[in-house]
Amino acid sequence: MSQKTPRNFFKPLAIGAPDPMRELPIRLERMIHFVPPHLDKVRAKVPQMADQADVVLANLEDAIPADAKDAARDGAIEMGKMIDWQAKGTGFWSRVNPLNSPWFQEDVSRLVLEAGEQLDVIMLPKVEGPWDIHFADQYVAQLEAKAGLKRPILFHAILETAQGMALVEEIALASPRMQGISLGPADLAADRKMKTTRVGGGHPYYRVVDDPNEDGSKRESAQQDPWHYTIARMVDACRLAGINAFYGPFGDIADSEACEQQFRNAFLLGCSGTWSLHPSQIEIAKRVFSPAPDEVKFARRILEAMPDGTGVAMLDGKMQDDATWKQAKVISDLADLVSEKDPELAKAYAAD
Ligand SMILES: CC(=O)SCCNC(=O)CCNC(=O)[C@H](O)C(C)(C)COP(=O)(O)OP(=O)(O)OC[C@H]1O[C@@H](n2cnc3c(N)ncnc32)[C@H](O)[C@@H]1OP(=O)(O)O
Ligand SMILES: CC(=O)C(=O)O
Ligand SMILES: [Mg+2]
Repeated sequence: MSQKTPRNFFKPLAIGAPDPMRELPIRLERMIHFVPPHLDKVRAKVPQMADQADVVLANLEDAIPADAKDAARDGAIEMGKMIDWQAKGTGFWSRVNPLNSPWFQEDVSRLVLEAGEQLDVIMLPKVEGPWDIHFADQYVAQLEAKAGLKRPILFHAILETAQGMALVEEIALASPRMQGISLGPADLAADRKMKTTRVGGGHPYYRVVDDPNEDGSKRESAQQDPWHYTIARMVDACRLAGINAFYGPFGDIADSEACEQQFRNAFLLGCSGTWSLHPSQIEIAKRVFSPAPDEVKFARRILEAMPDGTGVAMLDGKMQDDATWKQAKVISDLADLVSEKDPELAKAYAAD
């Protein structure tokens, strides 16, 4: 047997560590806003970021120079204490350095021991397989026990190696700490030897071409989405495990239109949220990952047409049944969650 028995799966991994969660907390996580915590100027904006974003993340990994790793770690701990995250209802996460780096151990131990009460989620980069989650799981349980934490810290893995991709289901199922998985399109592209220098999004050379025209006129062609397979597979793995899938970074900060389209594709395929690297991407994510008022109103008409969720009904010429009731419930539940945080959208969802 290579897996734990069902009863053991939910036992704490260290004496004195909190019980693992059986159900994930239901939280609005439309965007995970990345903050470089070593920069005093940006760190000073954290309270403002916490007003705007659903999740604020202190990034310790890539994009933080090697000589600023200690300062970033100090800054992350300071961020944890800057506001009462739980009272505010904003998630506080940190992306630590990879398990094979010289920084992982200190990143995790200091975060858990010094900011463990504030920290909701540790984001683990470059996860290769369930063994990475198991190692971090045991280590964090030891630290939680030492810190006397009452609430377990959750894990979020980044899918950014071919091996991680091949084992994505096992990663998603590795521990009750797993909260979700994000696509890491930059590292994944490099590991797969994809020929791109972009961080996410489409590529003008990745396309299909129409058949030749008899008159020799120019053939139509259309760009394709190089991330479709990866995102769809990640969503399936996450939903199999009852956790959440997220798009990752969109690196062309200036191209808000392409960013919005990439986010929307991920939203439609089942992702709960995305990353925002720059303040301008917070608004884009908010717009995309909150359901549109028209969709919410139609979804609620479906729910009203079939109060017990069974049977068949016609709405505007479209057949509705138990399955579309479930689709409608996904949208309506998300709208309820958004409404708790966003009075303007709540009004738009309630308007006739
Ligand atoms: C592949 C991956 O791993 S992706 C994850 C790793 N990468 C990151 O985390 C990058 C995070 N983002 C950033 O570091 C920055 O946004 C950059 C480097 C991309 C661009 O920064 P800048 O060139 O300073 O952007 P810009 O000049 O438009 O910034 C406008 C303002 O927003 C601030 N700002 C920029 N990014 C952020 C941020 N992530 N959070 C809060 N404030 C920010 C700037 O400090 C600036 O403030 P100011 O007007 O008071 O001077
Ligand atoms: C998200 C990330 O780390 C990457 O794209 O490599
Ligand atoms: Mg990466």
